[in-house]
Amino acid sequence: MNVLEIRGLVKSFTLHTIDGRTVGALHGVDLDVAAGEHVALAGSSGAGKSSLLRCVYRTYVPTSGRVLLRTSSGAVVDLAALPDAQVADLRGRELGYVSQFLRAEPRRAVLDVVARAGVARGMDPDAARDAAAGALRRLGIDERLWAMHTTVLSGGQKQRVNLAAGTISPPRLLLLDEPVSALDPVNREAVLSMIADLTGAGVAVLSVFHDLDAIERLATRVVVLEGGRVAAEGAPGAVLRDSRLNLEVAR
Ligand SMILES: Nc1ncnc2c1ncn2[C@@H]1O[C@H](COP(=O)(O)OP(=O)(O)OP(=O)(O)O)[C@@H](O)[C@H]1O
Repeated sequence: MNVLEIRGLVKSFTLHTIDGRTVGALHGVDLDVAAGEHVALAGSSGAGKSSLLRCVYRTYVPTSGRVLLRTSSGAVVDLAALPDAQVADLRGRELGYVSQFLRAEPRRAVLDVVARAGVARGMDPDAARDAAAGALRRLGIDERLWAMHTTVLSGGQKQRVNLAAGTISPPRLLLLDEPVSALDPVNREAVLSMIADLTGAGVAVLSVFHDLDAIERLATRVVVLEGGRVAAEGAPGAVLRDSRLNLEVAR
């Protein structure tokens, strides 16, 4: 059963500061992600990978097309057309989005940031704190940092706090935009194995990694975007080794 079905997704931007011209990022993308499937987006810089993730999370409002999410209750909602308040509610309950940047209130403690994500997913506050502690421990965030404000963290620590918050309880659909870009090998390994476990537990994952090794290890399918269109898709090994596609995913 598909958790996500994208049909005819178009996203263009009007550049008001540059004579109002329009830039197209996505030109009619169709894409499905099933429960327990990890679909990695590949393609050269500017191909539309991040824009696609942002349209699904609704950071960007799609220009046209449908972004259908089958929620845990079985209902199907079109994220492209949903009012903002309902999108905010779904983000708390069903969607996890982890980018390389931590978006958190600067004066909030690390443990609190992660626990609040759990409460937004419907956990009671005590359970959320326990789950937050477990997630931070698993991702190698030293307990001495838990009471500190997120602003004092290094880039790699922020990235792991972000992951802990995005995955405190398994979301139905996890969106990952370069989640390991700032990590050293040991922490990268911890994050990759956590993502693999989530897929194993039935989470649908749609990701962007600029790291071929991570894609080969984690993805069940690769979708290659070129110029805002799907250029190829298939099993990671076959797609990534196809030199004709001139992939520039490893930069
Ligand atoms: N907020 C925006 N305003 C204007 N144009 C944008 C915006 N976001 C993306 N674009 C344009 O959309 C196109 C696709 O960009 P996008 O960031 O989705 O590509 P990408 O495949 O993720 O690239 P990269 O691998 O370099 O991150 C580019 O031409 C980009 O300039």
